[in-house]
Amino acid sequence: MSAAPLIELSGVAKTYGSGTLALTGVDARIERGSFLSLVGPSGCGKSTLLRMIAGLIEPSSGSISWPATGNERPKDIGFVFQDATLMPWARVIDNVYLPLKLKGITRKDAEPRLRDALARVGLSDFAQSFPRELSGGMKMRVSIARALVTEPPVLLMDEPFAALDEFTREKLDDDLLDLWASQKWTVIFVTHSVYESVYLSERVLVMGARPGRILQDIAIEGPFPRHHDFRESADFIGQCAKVSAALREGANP
Ligand SMILES: Nc1ncnc2c1ncn2[C@@H]1O[C@H](COP(=O)(O)OP(=O)(O)OP(=O)(O)O)[C@@H](O)[C@H]1O
Repeated sequence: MSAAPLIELSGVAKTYGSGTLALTGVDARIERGSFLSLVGPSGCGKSTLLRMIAGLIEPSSGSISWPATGNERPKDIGFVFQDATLMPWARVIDNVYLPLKLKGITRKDAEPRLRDALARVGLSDFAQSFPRELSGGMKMRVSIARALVTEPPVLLMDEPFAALDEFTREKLDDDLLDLWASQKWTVIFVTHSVYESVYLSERVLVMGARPGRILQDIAIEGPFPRHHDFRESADFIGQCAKVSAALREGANP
């Protein structure tokens, strides 16, 4: 028998107060330590699903359970948004300190963890910089450092690299895969890029619109660590075509 999944979604639906039915009938099992992407047309409920997994909003019906942890949602869930959402008046290291500060940990006690988080995203030399002094990719690295400083077992990422140029995005994708391998996170990654979803993931859930639901659950073949040669392989292109076809099918059922 397979191990209990970390997260189990059963018949999850969400209707907002405005009456919008954002999602319906979502079932999925997400294994501990896996890397899963969600792709789907704008408005199909990807962010809604992430926010429900994070516990920020509740499903209107159905359930989200955590079978592998005695049904306890982990206290620390990392969340990274498309916008780095840094405090402009605070130095990089103080931005990364925020989640620990909110937990009541003193700056002095937090210092080694802050240094470690910055080192893991390659920003040790920029601890004293202000966000305005950083490029878009560096700001996103700060945002990732802030998400990982509490050592969350689960990292939810909502189109984190969408605003970046392709070169920076590919570099951050590679860095994210390295971090995933070393941190043993469970990652749920929302993206509009079929290429990015296939490159990063073990599984891609393809969603359809109106109301949002999961149309296909596609396993991505390809050994880790993945590098640039995977991006150029026929195998990669073939799997991107499969995800694209599933998206098209959802748009024109
Ligand atoms: N707080 C809210 N109140 C009312 N409706 C909302 C709210 N948040 C989202 N919605 C609606 O729910 C649906 C799903 O939105 P959601 O942001 O989850 O989609 P998405 O797939 O993440 O979209 P995108 O790819 O454009 O970011 C949309 O119709 C949206 O307008």
